[in-house]
Amino acid sequence: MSRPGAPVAPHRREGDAGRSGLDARLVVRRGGFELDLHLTAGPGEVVALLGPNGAGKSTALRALAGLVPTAGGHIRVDGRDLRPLPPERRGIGMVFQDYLLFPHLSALENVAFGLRCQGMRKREARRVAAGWLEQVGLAEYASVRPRQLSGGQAQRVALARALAVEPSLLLLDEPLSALDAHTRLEIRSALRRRLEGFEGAAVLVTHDPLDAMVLADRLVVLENGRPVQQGRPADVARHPRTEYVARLVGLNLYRGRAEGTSVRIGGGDDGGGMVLDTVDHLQGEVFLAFEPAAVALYRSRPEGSPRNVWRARVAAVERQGDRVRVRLDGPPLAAAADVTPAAVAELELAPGSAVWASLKATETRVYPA
Ligand SMILES: Nc1ncnc2c1ncn2[C@@H]1O[C@H](COP(=O)(O)OP(=O)(O)OP(=O)(O)O)[C@@H](O)[C@H]1O
Repeated sequence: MSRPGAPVAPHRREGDAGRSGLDARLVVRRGGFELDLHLTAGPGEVVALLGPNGAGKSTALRALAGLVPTAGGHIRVDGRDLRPLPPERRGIGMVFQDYLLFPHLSALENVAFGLRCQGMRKREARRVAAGWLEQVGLAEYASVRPRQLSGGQAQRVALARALAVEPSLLLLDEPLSALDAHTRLEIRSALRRRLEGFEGAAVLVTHDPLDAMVLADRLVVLENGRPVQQGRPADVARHPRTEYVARLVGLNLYRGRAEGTSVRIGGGDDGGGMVLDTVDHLQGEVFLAFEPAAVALYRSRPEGSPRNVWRARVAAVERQGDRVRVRLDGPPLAAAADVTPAAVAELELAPGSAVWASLKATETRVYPA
């Protein structure tokens, strides 16, 4: 588990001379809530802040933008201290839900606005803005007012507006949340391409693990105002360190104690819980994870090859695409199992049914806690 304040080496891409990216420690107090987050993003790096409701994601973004006062820490972008500066002088590009396009300005004028604020002459600002609208595929919408744009188009104009000022830091708050599923898919890819060409640091807040996985170079998971895990999306997904992250990536996750290839999970002083066979040799405190699809369900105790077997009660049966997710209650083990609709019918699975569950040792992943 990463400590609050633990620095992370910024990841760099070529062509970032003169840029050092974002280095911030954000301390914010709001009523009984406290955010304490060391956040870095190298030039060209996209960092996604992920976390449950109320974890402090928006607070972190707003503190960077200067919209929420910080109680301590620092905010440096390319070596420049932003903390004393008001939002409009921080040189940050923002795509926020409540930071909407100006309704009385055309798409082109919206994009040109920030450039004009930077002192660019009107004709030049319009020329540059037209170039950005073209980049987001909206050249022909230059004279259109925001209310005549679809949600996805408005989102792209907001992105063009944020990028046009060539900010050192780009902040995106749930940039895709207002879009329907189809548009979301399209804009997600478009946004990814745009972000790939962006040389500044970018911080993205999202609820959606898919957005985070597709768009970010690095994930920072926040819970209760503290970072609980960070790393490359694939590493976080493979090795979740909290239940929230495990649920997010759809894995069963337990803490336990390993002795060689046996891991005791659950249970307290009464010696309850269960011992699972694994293949990784480890000693001491560990995490043990497995995919819901690795759990097989039976009406009666399965015979044959060595595997972990336990008795479980079905708590819920949920359809998920072409699979069915079955939630199993403990003791000894609460777990999610993915089965086919045919298996649900054959096993007559319904809340309250008793089943046998099995898991091969080779399907488990064990790593130090
Ligand atoms: N305007 C405010 N005044 C006081 N407290 C606030 C305010 N806005 C948020 N908070 C508190 O700050 C904490 C963090 O909220 P924040 O909105 O940053 O979380 P979040 O991770 O963005 O959540 P969500 O995913 O629901 O948007 C919450 O406990 C919330 O109650």
